[in-house]
Amino acid sequence: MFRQALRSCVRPAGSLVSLARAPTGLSAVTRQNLRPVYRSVTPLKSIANTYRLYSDEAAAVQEEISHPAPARDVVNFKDLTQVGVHGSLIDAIVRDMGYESMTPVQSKTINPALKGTDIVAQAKTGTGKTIAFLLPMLNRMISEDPTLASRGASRRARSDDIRGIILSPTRELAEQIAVEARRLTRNTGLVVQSAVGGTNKTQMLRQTQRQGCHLLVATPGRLNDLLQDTRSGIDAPNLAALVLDEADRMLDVGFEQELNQIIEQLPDPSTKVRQTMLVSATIPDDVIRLARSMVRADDFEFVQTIPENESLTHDKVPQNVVPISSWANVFPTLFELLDREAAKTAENPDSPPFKAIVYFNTTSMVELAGEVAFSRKREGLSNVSSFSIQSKLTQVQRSRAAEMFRKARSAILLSSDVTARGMDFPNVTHVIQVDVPRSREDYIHRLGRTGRQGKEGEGWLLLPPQGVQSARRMLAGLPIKQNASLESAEADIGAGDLPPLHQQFQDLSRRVPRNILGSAYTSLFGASGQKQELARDLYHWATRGWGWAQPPGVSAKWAHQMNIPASHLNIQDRSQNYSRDRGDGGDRFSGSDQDESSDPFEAMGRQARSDRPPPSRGFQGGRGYGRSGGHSRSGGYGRNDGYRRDRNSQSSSW
Ligand SMILES: Nc1ncnc2c1ncn2[C@@H]1O[C@H](COP(=O)(O)OP(=O)(O)OP(=O)(O)O)[C@@H](O)[C@H]1O
Repeated sequence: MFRQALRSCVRPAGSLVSLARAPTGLSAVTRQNLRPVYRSVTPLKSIANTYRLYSDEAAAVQEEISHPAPARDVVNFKDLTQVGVHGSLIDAIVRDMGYESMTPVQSKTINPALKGTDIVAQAKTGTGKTIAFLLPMLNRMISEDPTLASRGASRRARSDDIRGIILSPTRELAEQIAVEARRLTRNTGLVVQSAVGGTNKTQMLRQTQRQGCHLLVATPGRLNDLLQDTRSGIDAPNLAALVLDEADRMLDVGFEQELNQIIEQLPDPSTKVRQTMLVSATIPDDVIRLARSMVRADDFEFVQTIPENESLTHDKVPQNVVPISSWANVFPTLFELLDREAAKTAENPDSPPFKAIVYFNTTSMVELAGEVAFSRKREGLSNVSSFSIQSKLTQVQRSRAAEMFRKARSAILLSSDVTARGMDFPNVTHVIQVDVPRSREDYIHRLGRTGRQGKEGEGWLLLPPQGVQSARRMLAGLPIKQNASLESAEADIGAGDLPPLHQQFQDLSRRVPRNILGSAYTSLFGASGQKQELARDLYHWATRGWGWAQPPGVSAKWAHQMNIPASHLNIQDRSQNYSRDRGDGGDRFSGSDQDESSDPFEAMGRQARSDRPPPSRGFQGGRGYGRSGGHSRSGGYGRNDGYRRDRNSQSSSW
């Protein structure tokens, strides 16, 4: 078993690496709160126990004798009383939320986590990871200070005695986790607060100072800011547990540095033992680097719920790819798909109402799509309401849109990647991704907004020509099938009248402010590796698709910086200030891990499911997509550059 590999590890708990700050000594308050939360003592914990048992060692052993751990993992929430979980937490789940049995990731995580073990957990999207980390974390907080279980504790809560911290990469997810945590703690005295960027810091601080805080759910930037601000009154000297949800996303540029700074400001783990849990549906290699620095090498468990050779996506969710011959066809294809699928569900009384999320790579594209979708509904061209979420909106607008989409029976959400991780919008039937996602992980998480809790759903990837090759490479091995059912995808609008949906887009785009179209146009160049072909195709889109005489003006300096040849651009002396839009994704660190045979994290690396095909595998011949447009487009069509079939034999070539 993997944990056995850890026995040989001699690195003491909490002494890990650069992130930990120098020991400061054990305060009286800290000592008082050091009560072990586990019920069984295994030989594995040899080193960790020296930190963990402290003066309560004898009591812990006594406790173990009087509460022998059950031979098998607990799988029903109500049975958690047997392993010492506080009744009020169990009541909240069983009575208030109505959940009886645990999902696999819950039972595999909750059982070891209740013993205090650090956790790195991988499970597919929508399988209940939130409760998997919340429940043991809250129980640990109560076990360390049983007074928190009584409602009166909320009156004594302070902002400088936070016992649990959850970090989330996005604001929406942090708010969602805080809501879930409040549902779980409603019968206790635990006070939950959230701290996210884009909201009024002073107001948040006032509320937290007034109401106190035991569990803080935060985005890394805002938490770092609060901890560094000596006047914030936010502190966590008795921190019992730290969770990183969507752990792999924390490695994005900016987050990692903030994370390091946050860890430096938390109590030294050698003086106040804390439990750390890292959770995600995707564990790319660089998460092992994060785990190495965050979890106790001698006391952690890697919870893997995805069998080897199984795709990280849900089998019940068919995945379709639609190669599109030009950007000029993208919106008409999207309209065709949305209209067709909405009509299908409306005709079938047995199918759930149509509820779709459409992902774009840049905020400007979401903005454009939002304008167009709004006009479509207003003009009576679609009867489905739409909402937009992207980072140019205020946090209040974003939260309101998320809430309205959450509550809607049938609706379309146009979104950037800010909702791709962790968001639990109920009953999403379709996830549509426009253009190549930034990474395979992003594709998987976006797709994971549908097919949650075993429900059905479907995924669609609309690929403009410049993206086909890189998507084939990025998504190889996933069970994606080419779908040729959308006529607009291959429409030739070189000359003559436009097909109806193309004409509709042109009419609607005339109502869109020119700067929005301009920003969308320039934003597409950000990630593309085929800028010359893209410029040519976007020229066609702007002139034929929008009906403009020329594409939006750009400065020569911008074209030079972006490395785009001037042909097919509308170079103007003075920049019209269409700034480059990077969207919400950002780049990723690609740091590699050391290769040590005695490294306990190496085994985690082997067990983490990346579902990528072996690197040695070459292209084995993809299907060509015949040229249909009268305009030029990128190369790549008809080349033998696609994986023939996936590693798991589930998909046909595309
Ligand atoms: N034991 C359970 N039984 C039934 N439903 C559950 C159970 N646990 C959680 N759920 C519900 O399942 C849904 C998905 O849970 P959750 O959002 O925690 O998934 P997740 O694995 O974190 O997803 P993601 O990978 O997208 O972050 C939520 O609506 C949650 O309330």
